[in-house]
Amino acid sequence: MVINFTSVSGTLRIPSSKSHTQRVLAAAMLHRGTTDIIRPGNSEDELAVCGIVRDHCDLFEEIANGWRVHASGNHSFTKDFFCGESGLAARLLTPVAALSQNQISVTGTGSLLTRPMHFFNEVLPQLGVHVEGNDCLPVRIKGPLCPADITVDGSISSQFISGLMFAFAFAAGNAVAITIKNPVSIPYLNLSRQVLQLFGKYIGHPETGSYLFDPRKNEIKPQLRVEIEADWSSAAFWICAAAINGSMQLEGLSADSLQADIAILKALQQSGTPFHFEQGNLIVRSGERRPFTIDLTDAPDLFPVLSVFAAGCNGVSYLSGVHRLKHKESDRALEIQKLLSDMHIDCAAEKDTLRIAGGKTTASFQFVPPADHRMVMATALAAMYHSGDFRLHHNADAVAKSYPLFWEHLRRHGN
Ligand SMILES: O=C(O)C1=C[C@@H](OP(=O)(O)O)[C@@H](O)[C@H](O)C1
Ligand SMILES: C=C(OP(=O)(O)O)C(=O)O
Repeated sequence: MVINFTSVSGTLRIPSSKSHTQRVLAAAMLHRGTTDIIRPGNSEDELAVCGIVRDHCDLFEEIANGWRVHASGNHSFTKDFFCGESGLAARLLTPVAALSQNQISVTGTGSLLTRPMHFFNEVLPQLGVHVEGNDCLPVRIKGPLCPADITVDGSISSQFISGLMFAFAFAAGNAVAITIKNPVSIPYLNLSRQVLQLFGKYIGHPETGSYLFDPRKNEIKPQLRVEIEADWSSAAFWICAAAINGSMQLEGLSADSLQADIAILKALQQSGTPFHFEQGNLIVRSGERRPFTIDLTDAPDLFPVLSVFAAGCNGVSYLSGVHRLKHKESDRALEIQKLLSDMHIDCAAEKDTLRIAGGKTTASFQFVPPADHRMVMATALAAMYHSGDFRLHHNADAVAKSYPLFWEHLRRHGN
């Protein structure tokens, strides 16, 4: 594929959030009642969860602008399930599937087969679940999971905790608490809590790293209509592209979203990039390109595109939280450094911080990203600095994991 653009412009409706769609689908499957899901996303990760929900709800219908899920609230997973390459699908739905007493096998494909899953081996047996597997997928479980007060390590991924939260919220029984040591990606936990609350679940949150579940305080919500938010993670590409050169009007983004990647606005502010919200749209245009310092421990998906933006800023930027990148679809810390070094940018990981001395990007470079959607999009962003045609030899299709229309949107808005 040939990529050739130096600026971006126009008005673009940002695709729906996969983190939001996947959570709402899971809750709709577990909930007793009917849920209309409006504007769900259609990335591979969302379709993976959708396939599992179709297999386990009572009735799944396509409706105008979305999906309708009818479910009886019996939580009985009866079938083995396949998560595609979605980390969230595996880590959210395995504890949920363990609510049933059936033996269920969980598997996936590609990079998901090497991502850590030892949380299940360590934690689920404490809740009465028999687990077979070697710390990675495939894993076989046999419940029923019985919620109990538990303290867990949250340092590898928040997704396991979201899975426990969903399982605890939909189980019957006494009041119980999850206490998390070293939580990371905390906004994703807040998003899980927000979705569960929408479905009537009581979840107290007295302090960071602690969630209380009390089924007696749950509300019954037989009929729900949930509009899926636009995705701040997909928007991040357009925000960085406009900050580098051009201007974009991005539709659908909520200024008070709980999504982690809204944190990109902090980098924009520091970099002297003008942006504002106007009638529900985010308007961004290129500005001073000052270097910035940001902690991405809680918003790791911003690393690839923000690193490429930092490469074009005039000075040294510091992005911390590098340890969060090791277990994604690729080792993103390594891949970002390879990309920037191919661009002749001085970049080094110092302890947990990526130090990027931006400003002098070379006009010609080559880089072959791994089959990792966020690294492919970051490479497309880097192509803005490349003079003439940049050839992407492999892995263009990887964007479908989160953003199937990415190349079509780039053809439309890249100049
Ligand atoms: O819960 C979610 O929707 C996600 C949580 C994050 O993972 P970690 O908690 O592993 O950082 C993020 O990187 C991933 O893309 C989506
Ligand atoms: C890491 C990601 O997703 P997941 O963990 O759900 O596979 C991502 O979208 O960048």
